[in-house]
Amino acid sequence: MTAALDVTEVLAGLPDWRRADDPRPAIARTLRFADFNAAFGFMTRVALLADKVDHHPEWSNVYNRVEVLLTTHDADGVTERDVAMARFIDEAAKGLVE
Ligand SMILES: C[C@H](O)[C@H](O)[C@H]1CNC2=NC(N)=NC(=O)C2=N1
Repeated sequence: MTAALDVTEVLAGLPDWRRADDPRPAIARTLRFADFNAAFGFMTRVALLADKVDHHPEWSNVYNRVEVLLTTHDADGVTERDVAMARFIDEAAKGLVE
């Protein structure tokens, strides 16, 4: 099992992320795309990676907006698996978010 990291330290390396409004240690990002097509295309790319690495975001979508929360249930905290997913999300969203 991967060890839980200090959320403040994690966030120092992820400028687009914030502490999630959640009782669990978790990080969050809101992404706004041009339209639903761009948002859902992004979600599809992230979903394929999530399934491959067996690490899944908790997220919701309303039209062009995607709310993402990352945490590692097994570790009851934020781990390197969340950091890796956050980096992938940042890359996948680059140039697509307002
Ligand atoms: C059994 C399976 O490996 C686990 O439930 C995986 C699936 N996806 C997961 N996703 C996330 N975000 N955290 C987990 O701890 C996790 N665990």
